[in-house]
Amino acid sequence: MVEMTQAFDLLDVCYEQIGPDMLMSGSLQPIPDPTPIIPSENETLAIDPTVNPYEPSIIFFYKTWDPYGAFSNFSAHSIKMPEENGGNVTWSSVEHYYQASKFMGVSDSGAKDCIGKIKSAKSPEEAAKVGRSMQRLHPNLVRADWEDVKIDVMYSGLRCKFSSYPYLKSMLLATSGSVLVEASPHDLFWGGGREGEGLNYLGRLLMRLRSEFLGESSTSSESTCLAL
Ligand SMILES: Nc1c(N[C@@H]2O[C@H](COP(=O)(O)O)[C@@H](O)[C@H]2O)[nH]c(=O)[nH]c1=O
Repeated sequence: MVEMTQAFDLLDVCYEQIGPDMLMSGSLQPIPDPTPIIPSENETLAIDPTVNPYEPSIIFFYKTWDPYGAFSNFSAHSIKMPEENGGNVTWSSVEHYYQASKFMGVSDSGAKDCIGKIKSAKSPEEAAKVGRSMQRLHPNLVRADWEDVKIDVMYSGLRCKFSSYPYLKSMLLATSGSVLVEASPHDLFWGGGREGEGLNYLGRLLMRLRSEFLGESSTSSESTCLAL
């Protein structure tokens, strides 16, 4: 006859009569290996088809005080950009530069006033407010090709910003493998929108810049950016 203690390899076996039943207790041997078993990607899908092991991580940024807030155009990183006349101008933030660019190359003193007001704006928020209201109130002062060039303008400002501050470049490179999304709930062009319905052009440009930095040799020139 096989006893229960032989079916289970128990240590420290105890027996206790509980009413008509016999309670048998002890420790199972060997002690199980506590190392977790991580299922492979195929096994994961078989266990739970709703889990996508290939899904990339997403890094959201928006306000400057967020963990990745330095990626925002409103971060207080000045940039020095060349001008058409051969000189150069220091802008207090990418936002200052971007908003002022709306009025560049327009031969109207009103456009030059707009640029001056944006340049002296005390904060990126103020620069955005002035730039947006002037664009709305005086569309004739906005350069005619603005919609065609605004992505390139933004990109040149971003390239300058991330080339000028080594720690920003490192921070951007450290996000490799993640999708970057400007979590603006309102801006469906530069931002990702509330439900991911936005085009996320700012995130896309940062990812493009990240790829370019990764593929770049250390000797590459920063043609549209000047040392601060
Ligand atoms: N980060 C951030 C914003 N997002 C920025 O607004 C800019 C778009 O301006 P416009 O083309 O004139 O509508 C662009 O730089 C985008 O990244 N907007 C905000 O009101 N607050 C903010 O904190």
